[in-house]
Amino acid sequence: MAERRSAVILTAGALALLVYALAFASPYGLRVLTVAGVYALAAFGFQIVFGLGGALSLAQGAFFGVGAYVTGILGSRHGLGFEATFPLSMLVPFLLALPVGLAVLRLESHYFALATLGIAQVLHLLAVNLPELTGGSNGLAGVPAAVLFGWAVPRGLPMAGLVWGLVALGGLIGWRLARGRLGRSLTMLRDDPLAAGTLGLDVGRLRLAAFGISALFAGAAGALAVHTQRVVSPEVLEFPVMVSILTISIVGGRGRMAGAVLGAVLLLHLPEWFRFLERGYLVIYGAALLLTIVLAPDGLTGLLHRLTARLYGGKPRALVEAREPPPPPALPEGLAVEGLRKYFGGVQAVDRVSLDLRPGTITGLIGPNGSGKSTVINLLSGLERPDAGRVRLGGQDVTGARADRLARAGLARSFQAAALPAGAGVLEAVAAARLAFDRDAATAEAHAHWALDRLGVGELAGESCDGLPAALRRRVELARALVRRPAVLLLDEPAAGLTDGEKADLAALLRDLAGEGMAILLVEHDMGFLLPLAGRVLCLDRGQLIYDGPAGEVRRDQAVATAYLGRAGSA
Ligand SMILES: Nc1ncnc2c1ncn2[C@@H]1O[C@H](COP(=O)(O)OP(=O)(O)OP(=O)(O)O)[C@@H](O)[C@H]1O
Repeated sequence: MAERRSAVILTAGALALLVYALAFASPYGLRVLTVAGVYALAAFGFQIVFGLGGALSLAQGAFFGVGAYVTGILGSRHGLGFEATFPLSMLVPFLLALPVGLAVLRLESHYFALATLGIAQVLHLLAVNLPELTGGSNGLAGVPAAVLFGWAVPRGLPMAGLVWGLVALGGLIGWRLARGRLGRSLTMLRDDPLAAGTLGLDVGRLRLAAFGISALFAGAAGALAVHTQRVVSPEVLEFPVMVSILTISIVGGRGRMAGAVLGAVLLLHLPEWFRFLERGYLVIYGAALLLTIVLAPDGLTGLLHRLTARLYGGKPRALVEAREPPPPPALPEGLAVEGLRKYFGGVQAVDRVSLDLRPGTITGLIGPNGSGKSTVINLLSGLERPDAGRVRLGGQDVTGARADRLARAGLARSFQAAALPAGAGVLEAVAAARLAFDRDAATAEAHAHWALDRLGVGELAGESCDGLPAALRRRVELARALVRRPAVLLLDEPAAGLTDGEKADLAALLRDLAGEGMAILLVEHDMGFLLPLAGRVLCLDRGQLIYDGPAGEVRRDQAVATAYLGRAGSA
């Protein structure tokens, strides 16, 4: 339904462009349209790295410039044809993106943006200062037309046709990437990088893939820009190119390929439409952009999407049948840690903690606020690296392993505040947890239905995560953990905010899961919930284990009473 709607809107848009190009556009108008296509192509890549992946790469303009120079140099100096220069214009920025990405992608967002901006500056300096290669500040003139099957594509309608044909192809590829595993994983990463790792996604590899793909698109756009202008100069490496791509993405709608096209067409045509205002046009142009950003924060295509969804109703429940995911990996030895330590500056958050979680058991972890419970879960799930100690999962040493590796090996966790991506649908959020395991989105969704049904919230599949009451959010988060069929499950205060009835349901579910062989660790403050459920309880105080024994005896322990239970009142 939503797809048919988008297809109708896209076809109408494409037809309007075609009619305009064939019947109304002047030679100058065709040129503007061609440049708009070039920018749309560059923006496709940016939609993937920034729109979906959330990495503000300011290198997109630089990759565009590199693609332009590759075509310019090889075309004008070495007489190579389009069939060689076009793929090379994509390949060179891609090959540049890989080492650069490895070096800068681990930086925090604003440092990453600055580092990528630096790349553009360095390349600009090189373009100006290597005149033998690049023609220096004057650039290179006399770049030949693109030659396709022996035909030199002239400017005007043929060049516009070539560019827009490639825009259609690029848009289709980008759209498929965005809707597939890569796009969904990147969105997950953008919305919640911490949770993405714990769901088994290799954050570094994903970011690098997105950065590389963005460079491919930018290089293709750069090559076409040069065939349109027939010259290449350091201007292609200057900041305005990057600002245009960024504006196109934001105005058109982050992460949407249609947004890149709409944004590019508008951005290139707005100055033309307001040109009659002479000098005042810049003010109007700026105001129009500002207004769009304020009134449609998710871009014009986002706005269009919301409006049509409201007119024609929301998402229907997907027609995918629920399907049970493959069983958990057999980890007969469960999870065992020895002498775990973690310091934060001078604070000893976890001090020589040893524990083991056997298959089929529920273990409680209690202790006063700040005693180190969450840090233990973070260490076990790979979000923190221990300063000392050993962690073994299923008999394998996994000390210091990253969260995504542990997740793929059979470990799942929940967070104190249920971490669900804002704006995502429930089914989508749960299916995201299978992205690292299933080959396609439909299988992931079938498994997500199974997990939601198992938690008794199958009817939520078509809902949005936003606005769900706390208890339902917790269930959806639990479905997200369960859908991976973990062998070890770490839950951080899963009963917080639940009613007595909901707690009883949760307890029954956890008993079932343990009965099926899962090893469960429960961090809880609610003793009425925890003690009847857990076989064994561990109590932390200032990072040290002060109790490790049967749940039934913890209330009688003097050290626990002094440190925690004595103060815990009704607990
Ligand atoms: N990232 C961090 N940087 C610095 N100190 C930290 C960090 N994380 C935890 N700590 C400190 O480590 C100690 C243990 O914190 P932790 O959150 O593990 O306790 P907790 O038992 O889970 O508490 P609560 O019951 O309130 O969730 C606290 O003193 C806390 O301030």
